[in-house]
Formats: sequence, structure tokens, C-alpha cells
Amino acid sequence: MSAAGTVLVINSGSSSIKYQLLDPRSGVVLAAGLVEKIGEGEAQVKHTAGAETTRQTREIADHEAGLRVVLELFGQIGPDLSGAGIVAVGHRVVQGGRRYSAPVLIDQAVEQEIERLSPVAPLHNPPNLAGIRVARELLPDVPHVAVFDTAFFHDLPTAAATYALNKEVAEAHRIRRYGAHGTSHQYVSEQVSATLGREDLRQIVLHLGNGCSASAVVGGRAVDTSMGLTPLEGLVMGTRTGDIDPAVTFHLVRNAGLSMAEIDDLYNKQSGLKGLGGHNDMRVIEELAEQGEPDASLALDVYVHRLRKYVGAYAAVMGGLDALAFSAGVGENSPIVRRRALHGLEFLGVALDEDRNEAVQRDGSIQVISAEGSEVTVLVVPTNEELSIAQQALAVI
Ligand SMILES: Nc1ncnc2c1ncn2[C@@H]1O[C@H](COP(=O)(O)OP(=O)(O)O)[C@@H](O)[C@H]1O
Ligand SMILES: CC(=O)OP(=O)(O)O
Ligand SMILES: [Mg+2]
Repeated sequence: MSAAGTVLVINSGSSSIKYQLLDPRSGVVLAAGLVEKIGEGEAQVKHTAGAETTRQTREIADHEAGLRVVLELFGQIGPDLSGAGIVAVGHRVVQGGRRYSAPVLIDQAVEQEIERLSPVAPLHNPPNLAGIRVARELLPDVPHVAVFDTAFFHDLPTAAATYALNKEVAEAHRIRRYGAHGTSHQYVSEQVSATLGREDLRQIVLHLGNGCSASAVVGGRAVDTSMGLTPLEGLVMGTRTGDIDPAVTFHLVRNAGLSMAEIDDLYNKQSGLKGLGGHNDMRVIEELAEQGEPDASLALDVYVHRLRKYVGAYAAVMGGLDALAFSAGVGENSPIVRRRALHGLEFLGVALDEDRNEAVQRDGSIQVISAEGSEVTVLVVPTNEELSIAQQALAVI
């Protein structure tokens, strides 16, 4: 096992910390884990080192306490961090604004900028920053690198990045499409290019996890993406509305008496699959829909309808389509969503091979699920944001 040149990757979400210790050159993961339900009473901790997995339930008040627990587990169970040859800590940061089009070495000024950008990623940047601050304090002797979700979308064509909002207001408040999940969209689109041996592809990447987003990528460059100023816009997600008429907000304020904080919570945490079908977990929605439960069936219908709409829109934006990739939890694991998302899209040159779609192996490999002769190659590509963050962090130092 590698004793030098590992990277610790930290992804601090709103109520969780995901982490991996890995070798960015070989991709070998030495340890990985997850702290969930931070600040919700009973937090769940899972730490895997080699073949050994440890689970704990304990009270964890905040991200600082969470990271201390993580480092404690490394000490107790291993691998010993001081002997693990860590050369960098890579942090996922969702919003990098106009400033960051590439990963950066974190210093005081970078921390301040991430903080300044918090209003445009209110659910993501504050916990990202909390993770950075604690990790820098606990691991002061290694360089820390921020890898931004928005970086891949930094140079979107102006027409795709601009909202038709009053120009002065938009400029004064830096309102534009920043996108998110860019590390995944970039990684997946590069995997597709490498698999097909072509640089000049017009691709659609569908990142379907808890958060969901679509991107249109031409020749390796993002030309549109579904997330906007914040990660709320676009596709239907586990708990987020995605696209919604902004006037619904006025309506809820004026006629339902909701506050902005309540609407924020409603759109971000009580909507999407959960709001329609009662569960944010796609496996549960599919099972209930299969049993004919009407709310879950509708949730799935709305989810798939939105996906199809974006596929059509992005094919039009690019003037055609060569490849389409499904990725993340739902994209990699749900033959039902993949089949329904592409049903009837033969007119775009998409021909799915139903057997291949059903037979996709969950072994980490890239698999083609389009039919022989399909003009558009459809693939399932396991995303690996951690590996990509580790590689980018290494490149910076
Ligand atoms: N076999 C499966 N079938 C359908 N959906 C699945 C399956 N396995 C995982 N998922 C879904 O993947 C989603 C989580 O995706 P993931 O990429 O892990 O999310 P995140 O990283 O955003 O937390 C959940 O909705 C989960 O239900
Ligand atoms: C940006 C975003 O939505 O991230 P996640 O899917 O991790 O919530
Ligand atoms: Mg994810």
C-alpha cells in the first residue's frame, strides 16, 4: 500500500461529512466514511478502512465535532494519518463564484471569499467552509485545496449563463447561472470521450443523485447546465423542486402567509420526490410506484418528464447529440429511470437496448446501453468526485 502521496478528500454537506483517503495516482481508496445527521441528535458514523467497517451512533453537534470524530476514528481504527503520506487535503466547495475557474490552495483570503459567496449557495458553502476551517486547524501541516463545483461551468456561453433579469439588478447582486456538480460533469464527460475515443462529442451528462443536474458538453466544454444561481434550479431532485414558476414564491408569501425562510425550506427540503411521493429515496419511490401507489407514481412521472424535457432542450442547444451519460446514485442504479427518460426519443437518434439497460453491472465499470447502430451512444458512467478532487488537489500542490 502506498505510503506517500495520498490525499484526504472532504465533502462537508449541510448535515453530513463524506471523506476518503486515497491515492490519486492509482485510485486506491485506503479509507472512506460518512458522518450523517450532524446536529440532529443521533448522528450516524460509518468508517471503512480496508475490509473493516465501523459504525457508531452518537451525538455530534456540528461539523467541527464531526471532523474531530473522523480524525479520532483514523487514530483508533486506522489508517494512522501521520503515517499515511498525506500530501494534501482536497475540499469540495460548491460555489466558487466568478473568481474561481480552477482549484486553489486555501489561505485566509480564500476562506473569506468562500464565506462572501455563501449567500449564493446557502445550503452548501457554509458547511463547506466549516469543514475547511476545522480541517486546517486539525491538520495544519499539509496544504488544503478547494475544488469548486462551479469551476467547470465558469465559462458557460453568456447566453446560457444570463438570466433575463434586469441587468442592473443582476450585475449588482452577481445573479447568473453558476451551475453545480461540475466536478462530476467534467469527470463523466471526460470518461465518455476516453471511452469513445473522440474529443469532438456533443454530450448530455445526467448527474442523478440526491441533487440532480444535467449538462450539455461540446468538445469537452460545458455549454449549458440545469443548476442556476444556486443548486435549486433544474431537474426534480430528492427534496428540491428544481424548476418552478418564481411567481409561486409571491403567491406563497401573499396568500399562504409563508416567510422567506419557510419557502426556502419548502423548496429545498420538503419538495421534489419527497414532497410529491413522501420519500426522497428513489428506490422507495420506484417500489411504491410499482405497487400502484398514486403519489409515488406521480412523483416518478414528474421526475422523468423533467429529465426528458432537458434532454430535448440540450440536444437542441447543441444542434444534435452524440452521447448521453447517466451517472450518480439514480443514474447508475435505476434501469427504470433510464428507460423512461429515453423512451420515445428515437427521433433524436437515441435507441436504447433494453436488455443491456437491465443488465448493467454495479462494478464501477463504464457500460454502453444503447442498441447496436444507435446514432447516440448511451452510457452508464460511475461518477467519482472524490478521485477527481484528489487528482485536482495534487495538481495544485
Ligand atoms: N438501486 C437503485 N435504484 C434506484 N435508485 C437508487 C438505487 N441505488 C441508489 N439509488 C438512489 O440514488 C440516490 C442517491 O444518490 P447519490 O449519488 O448517492 O446521492 P448524493 O451523493 O447526492 O447523496 C437516492 O435517491 C437513492 O435512492
Ligand atoms: C450541489 C449539490 O446539489 O450537491 P449535492 O447533490 O451534494 O447536494
Ligand atoms: Mg453526490
